[in-house]
Amino acid sequence: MEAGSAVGARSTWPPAVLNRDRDRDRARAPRRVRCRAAAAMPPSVRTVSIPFADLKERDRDLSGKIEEGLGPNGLGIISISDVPDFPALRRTLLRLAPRVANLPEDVKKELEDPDSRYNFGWSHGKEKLESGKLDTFKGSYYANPILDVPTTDDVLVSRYPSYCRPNIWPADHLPELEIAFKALGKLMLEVGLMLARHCDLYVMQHGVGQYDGESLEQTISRSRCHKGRLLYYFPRQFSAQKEGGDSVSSWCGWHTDHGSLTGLTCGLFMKNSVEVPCPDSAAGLYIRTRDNRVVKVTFGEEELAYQIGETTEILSRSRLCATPHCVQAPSSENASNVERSTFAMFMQPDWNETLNFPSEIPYHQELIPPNGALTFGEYSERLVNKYYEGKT
Ligand SMILES: O=C(O)CCC(=O)C(=O)O
Ligand SMILES: [Fe+2]
Repeated sequence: MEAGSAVGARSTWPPAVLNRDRDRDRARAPRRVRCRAAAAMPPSVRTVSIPFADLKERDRDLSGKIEEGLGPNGLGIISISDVPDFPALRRTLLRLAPRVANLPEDVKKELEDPDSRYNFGWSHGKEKLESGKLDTFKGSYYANPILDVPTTDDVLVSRYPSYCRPNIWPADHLPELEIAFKALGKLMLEVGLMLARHCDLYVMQHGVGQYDGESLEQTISRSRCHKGRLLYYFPRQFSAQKEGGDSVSSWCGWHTDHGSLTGLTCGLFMKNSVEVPCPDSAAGLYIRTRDNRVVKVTFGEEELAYQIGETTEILSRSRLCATPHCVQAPSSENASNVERSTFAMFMQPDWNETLNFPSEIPYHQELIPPNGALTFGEYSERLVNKYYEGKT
């Protein structure tokens, strides 16, 4: 898919079935766009960044930065600098991604969980791309870094398998994965809660009354269904599919995260097991802006980024906005054998959380009952039906 063209119709993340591409008019261009010299180079934008020392002050006024990064004219992503312990935890986990992907096939098979629609454990080639073909470009390892067993209630487990089934860990083959995954996931939740507090302050300052019941901070802290995703992007020449190789979404298709808030690390590139700098300045994360342009978004490898999910956009009455995004693979000559690893922490409401939807919402209006109240679990089920079975 070409940069700037309409996004397609499919999605990638959790539940894998729930992200949805959207193409929407946006009001204004993001600030601080730096145009690169060569015409082929995409415009590149740095995320708005908040130092951790400021973020952890609960009552500090960060509304200017929240608005610039996450408000109606922002990119829907913000980064936090100087988070203690983050760089080491990131590197330790991301280096394990190729090791998971290179486990013997029979071991990886045992780490799959079809009953959760591959939303726990190893998942490769199970999601569909914009083209409708199965995604073989990346592999994912999914787990809840906070709770190994979110519930023991069998009714809930069969009703919401993508949230409620237990974690799977490669205890015999890669025991360090569980430790590193949980450590980074917990840190990303803690810092995410701090950011959520400032998002709540901003939304309330901007006139959304009765917001307490839908406080992002409280919703996230009550939830039992957060999900970590360790992503491994295969070197492109090893992918079964060659088509779409040069498009902006050549590594990860266009989608908008569905939940509340997504923590994201800067991708780590490796070649023959050695960490390398990104081999192609065009490779990496792209976002569709409010005014319908596609820009490359960058943040430092020591920074922890957060993206707004669609559920937060709806509940905040669009004071906070989610944006469609995708990942481009490197395409230059020296990019052969280059692989990319990253980690996303999807924070979302509990399956049991009642969401009070506004009477007017930008998407999925048809799923909401007349009184506007629905649990997140029920809402997710309706989304799955909408996308997969055409039912509402
Ligand atoms: O790989 C990345 O940088 C982004 C991944 C992503 O957007 C997702 O998993 O939802
Ligand atoms: Fe995403």
